[in-house]
Amino acid sequence: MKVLVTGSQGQLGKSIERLRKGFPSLDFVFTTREVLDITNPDMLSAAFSEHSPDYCINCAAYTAVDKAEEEPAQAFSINADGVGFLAKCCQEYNTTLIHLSTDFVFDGKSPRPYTEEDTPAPLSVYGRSKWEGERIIESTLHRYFIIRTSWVFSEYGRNFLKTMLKLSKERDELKVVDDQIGRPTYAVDLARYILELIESATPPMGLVHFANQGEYSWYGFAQEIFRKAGIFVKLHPIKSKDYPALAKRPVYSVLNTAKAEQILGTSIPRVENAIERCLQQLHVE
Ligand SMILES: NC(=O)C1=CN([C@@H]2O[C@H](COP(=O)(O)OP(=O)(O)OC[C@H]3O[C@@H](n4cnc5c(N)ncnc54)[C@H](OP(=O)(O)O)[C@@H]3O)[C@@H](O)[C@H]2O)C=CC1
Ligand SMILES: Cc1cn([C@H]2C[C@H](O)[C@@H](COP(=O)(O)OP(=O)(O)O[C@H]3O[C@@H](C)C(=O)[C@@H](O)[C@H]3O)O2)c(=O)[nH]c1=O
Repeated sequence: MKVLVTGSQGQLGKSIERLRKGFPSLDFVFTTREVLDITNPDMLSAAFSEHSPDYCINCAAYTAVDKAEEEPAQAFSINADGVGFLAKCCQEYNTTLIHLSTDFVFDGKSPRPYTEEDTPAPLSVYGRSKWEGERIIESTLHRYFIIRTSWVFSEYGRNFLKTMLKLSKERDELKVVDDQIGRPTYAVDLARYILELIESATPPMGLVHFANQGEYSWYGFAQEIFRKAGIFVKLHPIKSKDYPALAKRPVYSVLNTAKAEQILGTSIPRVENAIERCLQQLHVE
């Protein structure tokens, strides 16, 4: 089974690469932006023609939520137009596309966890660009998974967990927002889920929500990170209005992951356990 991975230097791409040895039946082609820019149709055609992949995992994305407010064209170019070019190649080569999307497609007004049936209403440029990418896939392809995930952390790249560890070395006190609630997701658990989906040859099931078990505010998530890391830092809960940011974020973006668990018949690990495994990889205990 040939699997083409785009954006392989990001958190998810590197997590997939780390797990590859455990999936010997999968023949991976990992590509970086330099060799396969998804906004470049010629590069995409060449890659699909050379590899004829059975699956394409699209880890390429524009993920700078605040910066996207200032450069919406770049965000849409990657998260919507590039995804459209990729979907066309998948259609031509009969490739199953596994694409990633975000909890930020929702406005946060739901009184209960968001299911795949709920209608998006993004608050930010990033959220709108990701929703546009989803809709392009839905209107182009029959064989796809769009996996919406949230609050991704890992030992790789830039993410909230690593930012907290870094800031704790520089400051004695930190202020973190406690009025945004979501489900943190360890990129390695997400990567494993995706590879198990492919290995099990599960028929494409459209939209699926995936996140680790446990609802947190960013403040609560920070508390848990420091508790597990054995780091003492004075944490102050603050409101989003007191943490100025360009992009508006949903106050509640908890994803309901029942469908994901039902598809593979497995249960997704809890956030606390995922933090421990991530800290072990970072050698922080
Ligand atoms: N991070 C998070 O908290 C969340 C992420 N997601 C989604 O999950 C997916 C994976 O996210 P994550 O791994 O964290 O993302 P990262 O930002 O860590 O990685 C994205 C990768 O895509 C690459 N890339 C950007 N533009 C292109 C392009 N035109 N062609 C090819 N590659 C490109 C980037 O390269 P470069 O560094 O050179 O720009 C980077 O290596 C994304 O779809 C994201 O929207 C969903 C919810 C939460
Ligand atoms: C660093 C820091 C952040 N914060 C707040 C700001 C923000 O509301 C929240 C998280 O900040 P970050 O910038 O790490 O993350 P953010 O860009 O909000 O993360 C989002 O990224 C995109 C890609 C997604 O798809 C989302 O699921 C989500 O993970 O924490 C503090 O309150 N104090 C701090 O010291």
